[in-house]
Amino acid sequence: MAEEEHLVIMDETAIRRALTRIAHEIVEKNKGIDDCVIVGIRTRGIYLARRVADRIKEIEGKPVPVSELDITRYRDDRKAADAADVEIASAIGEHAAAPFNVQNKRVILFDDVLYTGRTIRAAMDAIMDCGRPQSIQLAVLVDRGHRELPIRPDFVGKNVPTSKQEQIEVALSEIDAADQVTLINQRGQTG
Ligand SMILES: O=P(O)(O)OC[C@H]1O[C@H](OP(=O)(O)OP(=O)(O)O)[C@H](O)[C@@H]1O
Ligand SMILES: O=c1cc[nH]c(=O)[nH]1
Repeated sequence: MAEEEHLVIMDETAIRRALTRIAHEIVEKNKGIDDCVIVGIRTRGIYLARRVADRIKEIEGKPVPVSELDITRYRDDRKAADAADVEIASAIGEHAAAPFNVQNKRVILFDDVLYTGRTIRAAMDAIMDCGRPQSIQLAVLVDRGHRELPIRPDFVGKNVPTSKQEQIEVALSEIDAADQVTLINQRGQTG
């Protein structure tokens, strides 16, 4: 059986600091948060989006809407016939943005890991099917490279150069044991 090497590259403190920085960068880039909506991509992008929205509320003194997006049916490895069946749901709690509305909004997509870019391509298709946003920006906790599409993030928690054999695993306390980002390598594999 192949042995795996696990290296913790972000702990709870590092994740917290990265999200605080991203919150400030979002406010700065958008000169406030008017017309902004943060859209978290399932699964862990949703929790990151909520956390950043909490930081932004502390910074700006007003809430920014958060919604969540399930792009499963927009993936390019699914049948085209499924594409119309996208699920877009408003988030619960104080960040609720119901109904989901992207028309003329500055949409800030949030995901945990950016790799090939295919998830983000699917998310942009889903957003565009809901209306015409003023802009779409992208925030990710980890950019591990190896893009297969011309997509680049506007806000990055940490750039992690990886080989294709490696994996990035993001754990968040909302659904996992703790906050942690781990680089996983099959021992002996390179490239
Ligand atoms: O840039 P890409 O090549 O599309 O890869 C990045 C995506 O892969 C992971 O999602 P996954 O499909 O594993 O689902 P999960 O978030 O529910 O774990 C991750 O959460 C990103 O959404
Ligand atoms: O390493 C990777 C690649 C895609 N998605 C992840 O969550 N990790």
